[in-house]
Amino acid sequence: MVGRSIRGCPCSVWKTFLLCAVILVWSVSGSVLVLSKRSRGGEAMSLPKVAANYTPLTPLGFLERSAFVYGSRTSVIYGDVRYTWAQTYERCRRMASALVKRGLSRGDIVSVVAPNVPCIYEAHFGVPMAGMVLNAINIRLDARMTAFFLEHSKTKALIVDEEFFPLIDEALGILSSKLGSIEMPLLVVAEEGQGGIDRQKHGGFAAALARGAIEYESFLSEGDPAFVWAPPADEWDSIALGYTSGTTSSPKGVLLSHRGAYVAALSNLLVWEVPIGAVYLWTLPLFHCNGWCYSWGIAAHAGTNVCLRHVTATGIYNAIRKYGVTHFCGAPVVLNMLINSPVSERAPMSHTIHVMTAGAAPPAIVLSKMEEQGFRVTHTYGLTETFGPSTICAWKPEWDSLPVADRARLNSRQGVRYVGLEGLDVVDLKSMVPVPADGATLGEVVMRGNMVMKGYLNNPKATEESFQGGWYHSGDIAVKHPDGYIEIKDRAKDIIISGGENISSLEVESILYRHPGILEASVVARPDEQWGETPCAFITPNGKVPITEADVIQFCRKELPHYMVPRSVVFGPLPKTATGKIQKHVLRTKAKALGNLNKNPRSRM
Ligand SMILES: Nc1ncnc2c1ncn2[C@@H]1O[C@H](COP(=O)(O)OP(=O)(O)OP(=O)(O)O)[C@@H](O)[C@H]1O
Repeated sequence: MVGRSIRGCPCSVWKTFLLCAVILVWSVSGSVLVLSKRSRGGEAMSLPKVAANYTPLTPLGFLERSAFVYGSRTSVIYGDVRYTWAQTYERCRRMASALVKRGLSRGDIVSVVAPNVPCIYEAHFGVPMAGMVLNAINIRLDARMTAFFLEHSKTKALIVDEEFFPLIDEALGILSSKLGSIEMPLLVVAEEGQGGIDRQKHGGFAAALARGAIEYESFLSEGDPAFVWAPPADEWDSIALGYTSGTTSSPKGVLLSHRGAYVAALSNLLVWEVPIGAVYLWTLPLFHCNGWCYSWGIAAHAGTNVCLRHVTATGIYNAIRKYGVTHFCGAPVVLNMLINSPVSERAPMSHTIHVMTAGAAPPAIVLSKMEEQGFRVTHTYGLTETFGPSTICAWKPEWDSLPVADRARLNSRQGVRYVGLEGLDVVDLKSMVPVPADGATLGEVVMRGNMVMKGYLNNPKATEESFQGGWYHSGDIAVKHPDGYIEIKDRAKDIIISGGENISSLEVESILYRHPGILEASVVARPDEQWGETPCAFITPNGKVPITEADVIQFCRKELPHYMVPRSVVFGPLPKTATGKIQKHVLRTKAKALGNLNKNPRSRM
């Protein structure tokens, strides 16, 4: 029937033709649509970002929320000074507003030179709330280096604690004599106010005012307490600039994004299980990597920031007693200071005190002594370039039942990636192939993801080099254990190569720390005609047990293969960076100055 009607009627032919054409067009356009949807990931993936569902990530909103939800809780304590979260929010908005009123613009760098006191905490919010970039400068640098940072960062405003104004004055003097004349940054000076410094000796406050600085509280009062701040236009905008410690080379200016700071701050709370309302003691300098992003993190959980101008064992134990501190961070040098403090000074541990350590490798013995004292130590590892800690030695419940020394040994490893870091590996230095998880093969630690810096300020070469092959290169040498945990063996520059064998200076140091007469130890390479290099130990005795070079060598011989035993020992204080890291490059220079060591070349074997 159908066939006959088609043959018998030309109209039907046309109809059929048209029908076929429609079907063809429909199916082709359909497939195009399907293809294009597939290439975009389908309907489920193609919905756009709109104002209702997308705002640039920034940690600044943590403060606004805590002021709203926990407005009357204590946010900051410094001596007699106490603020609530509502007050801190207001003070930070005032700061942002005052900076804008003084003519600074979006993207300008505002530097802060202060120990852990309220003004530097407030600057972590106030400066970026004005769309500006915070540069917290290390207070232990000399005037020459400080001048370099001010010039390199093109600082437009400088908030300085009165104790450090003499340093700034000198730094600005260096700049103006170097450059002829300089456009003076806006100077704001914060008064100490708590009797924590000898004002006669420092005289910084009066000198700063005489130089035209405005007093910090007056500066805040210029600002609008209801200033309407806006989140960054783009989460990739910079929130902070931070210079590396300069442990191995000249410091580089690391730029950090709002997005990364948000991810790092929340990751920190998660991995360390920081509860709402934690009492956080500022032992870690806020100028060091923005206090590992706890500056912003503590605001997210409306904790209390206890400020500490001078970090001493007495200061820490007093704060524990007085404020019920629950958490603090510190480099191993701070832990060492605590375990070596007189027993009479120590605070009774009525609750668990959580300590996060990073910045250098904590010797296992230090970890076990901290544990014996009742501290719960979480070991993390990271760099200024990764917003501070970005790996954690994640604790396993099955380790609980192990002897204390085994627990400390496991915990002294640098561990696994943070929840906010997308990639972590140890790779061969040349081929970039991941090393086997055998706990022995050395490679470089590489990282990637949202907790990696934007790059170095005005240093495209260093930025490019550090991001080679799609990974951030840490310059740290490590092994990967069968359980996937990484363990740092040395910095690439610190490894000692003796007779073709790699010696991890950290391994030798961890043995030295077990000696009852040693307070601190650091091991570097000393030139040696026969072996190329041999280990040279620099030691600070603790004064409890007499100790000689022969004792040290003898002690190490019992614990280490002979080629790893220090051939020379030097006693004295160790040079450190502001963050308490031992400056091995200074020790290497000293070891080099000792000359070639080759008294008895075969004796080590
Ligand atoms: N838990 C840790 N164990 C061992 N080393 C650590 C640990 N945490 C940090 N480090 C060391 O600290 C380095 C990062 O330090 P930071 O970013 O403060 O500047 P710096 O590296 O000391 O200075 P510079 O890069 O100028 O030499 C790491 O590369 C690593 O060598």
